Parts: sequence; structure tokens; C-alpha cells
Amino acid sequence: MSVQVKICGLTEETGLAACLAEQVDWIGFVFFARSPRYVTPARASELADHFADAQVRPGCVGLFVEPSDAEIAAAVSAVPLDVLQLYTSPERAREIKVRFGREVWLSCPVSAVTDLPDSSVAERLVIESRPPKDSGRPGGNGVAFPWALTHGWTAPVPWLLAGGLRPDNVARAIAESGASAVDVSSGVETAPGIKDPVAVARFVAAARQPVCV
Ligand SMILES: O=C(O)c1ccccc1N[C@@H]1O[C@H](COP(=O)(O)O)[C@@H](O)[C@H]1O
Repeated sequence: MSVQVKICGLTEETGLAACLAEQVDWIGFVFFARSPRYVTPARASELADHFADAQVRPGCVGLFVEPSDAEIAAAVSAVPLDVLQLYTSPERAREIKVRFGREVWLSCPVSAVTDLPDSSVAERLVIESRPPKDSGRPGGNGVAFPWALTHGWTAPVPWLLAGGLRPDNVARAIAESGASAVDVSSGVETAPGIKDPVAVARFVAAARQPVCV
């Protein structure tokens, strides 16, 4: 089965069109106001209208950082979100899952094998690098972790590899980590939130045809 791809942090039509053309598995909207990729629910709704009538459409992921219920409610009432991707504790993720009845993905920052969980309240985990100290946001920093950390890990649920992926390193990242799904934001951009259609196409092609190492 080919590796699944999520492109995160869409803010404008050209990037979205590239994702639709490449038939990516998921696109993500960032509902975290301190991100340069932040979109309001109204803007995400406008963008999602472009694939509302499509027969085959990507899964629509809303990304939240320590959200209040009100923030999530505003997003899910405006945007057809299939998945809530959360940066929060497992306890809060469980609460959100029950309250909103949506698929939940939980971010899991790692820097050592011991950080890899053996259980999960979420349907998927996003295994990613820890943010630099001065970043101001927990993801979208273009920083990778040593991919071999996850090699041979028995994951409790399906997972995505994220952090510092680019068209020129994603095949190696998949081979070294054993990931079957990948998530990228800054590695396919010309500026934060502005996806480069050529980079999106190169990333998807490389992810779906990984090399062996
Ligand atoms: O993209 C953001 O601005 C962002 C903000 C807050 C939390 C997460 C964010 N992005 C996610 O971070 C990872 C890796 O991003 P990158 O490829 O290294 O730029 C990915 O899951 C994004 O969805």
C-alpha cells in the first residue's frame, strides 16, 4: 500500500489546488492563532468549499493547540472537519473525542525511544520532533528527529511521521522510520502558509515511491 500523505497549513487556493491535483490523503487547517499558518474558521470554510462537491476528496484535518471547547465548536460548525489533530494531554484529547464525536489525532513529540507510547486514546498519533526553545509554537518548525527512533516500534495505533520533512528527504525518512503516513508543512512552502505546487508534487511523488536504504 502506498504511503499516505497529509499536507498541513493550507491558507490559500493555489496550494489547495496542488493538494487536490496530487490527491493527497489529508489536508490540514491550523486553528492556532500564533501560527503564521493560522486560518479563521470562515477562511477554512471558504477553502473547503473548493472540494465540497468532489467525488474523491482529501480528509479534512483541523489542528488545535490546547484548545477550548468554544474554539473547536466554532471550527467544526463552519468546516467539514473529519479529524481533530490535537496538541494537548491524552486526558484532554479523550474529553474532546467524547464531546465532539470526531476522529482525534494526538501529537507526540519525541527525542528518545522512551518517548514512544505503548497506548493511545487517539485514533492516530503524530510522531514529531520537539520544537526549538524559542519557536512559540509546538510544530511547523521544519525540525526533524532521528528517524531511526521509530524503526521496529510496535505502535498502538496508526501514526504519521512529521517534522522537517521535505521533497528531498521524505523517501529516506520513510525508509529509516518505517512510517506508512507522513505530514508536512514548512517543507513544501515558499513562505509560511504559501505552498509551492512544484514542491507539493515532488513531495507526494517521493513519499509514494520511497527508496530502500
Ligand atoms: O504549521 C504550524 O504552524 C503548526 C503550528 C502549531 C502546531 C503545529 C503546526 N504544524 C504541524 O507541525 C508538524 C511539522 O511541521 P513541519 O513540516 O516541520 O513544518 C506538522 O504536523 C504540521 O502539521
